[in-house]
Amino acid sequence: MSSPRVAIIIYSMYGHIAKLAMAEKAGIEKAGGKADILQVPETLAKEVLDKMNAPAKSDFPIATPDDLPNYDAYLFGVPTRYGNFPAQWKAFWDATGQLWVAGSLAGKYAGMFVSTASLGACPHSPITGLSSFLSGYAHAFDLQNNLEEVHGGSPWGAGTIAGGTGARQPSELELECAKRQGTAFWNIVSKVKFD
Ligand SMILES: Cc1cc2nc3c(=O)[nH]c(=O)nc-3n(C[C@H](O)[C@H](O)[C@H](O)COP(=O)(O)O)c2cc1C
Repeated sequence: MSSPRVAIIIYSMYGHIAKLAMAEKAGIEKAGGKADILQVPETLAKEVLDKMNAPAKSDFPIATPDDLPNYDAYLFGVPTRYGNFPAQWKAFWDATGQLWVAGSLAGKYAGMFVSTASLGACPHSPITGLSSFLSGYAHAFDLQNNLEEVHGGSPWGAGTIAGGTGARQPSELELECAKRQGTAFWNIVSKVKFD
């Protein structure tokens, strides 16, 4: 089995995430793996960055959407902005439409590390980031976008709508979504080596 190709993809304005990224890479190497560190493009003008007292950027290569399919797994380093992703990070994801529509990143592995000013934002930040990592559409885009009939389910996974009395039963469409989720789930977990 070949070694997984890992990318550590970051945005860092003041360098905290960049430092964590190097520690993440060192940890991967200590465990026998390899990883590339890439950074998403800056979107703020230099004069804005100067006013924000941002130091010069680290010289990690700039990530493009085309880089993503070349890796099997990603660690995303994201500093908090108002409890959420920075716009730089969102701009990067919003440029990945071709990958999204083709489901090119489905089945990849992802982890996240964060930097926040305050203690409370630490767990909140990965949670708000989760929606960008969903790949449910890759397997059931046609079903979930069916507007001809009412149905449950979303990119987070299959779902059914039971109705207020519970009288409604899962529809054929909802059962097919669940079946496809089961197949996709098995295709991933069956590759994992369990002790
Ligand atoms: C516009 C802006 C909004 C921010 N919002 C939050 C926030 O809601 N919660 C928080 O804990 N830190 C917040 N921060 C602090 C950043 O998370 C902090 O600067 C960042 O983690 C440092 O990481 P870096 O050095 O890699 O850029 C904010 C910073 C900026 C510039």
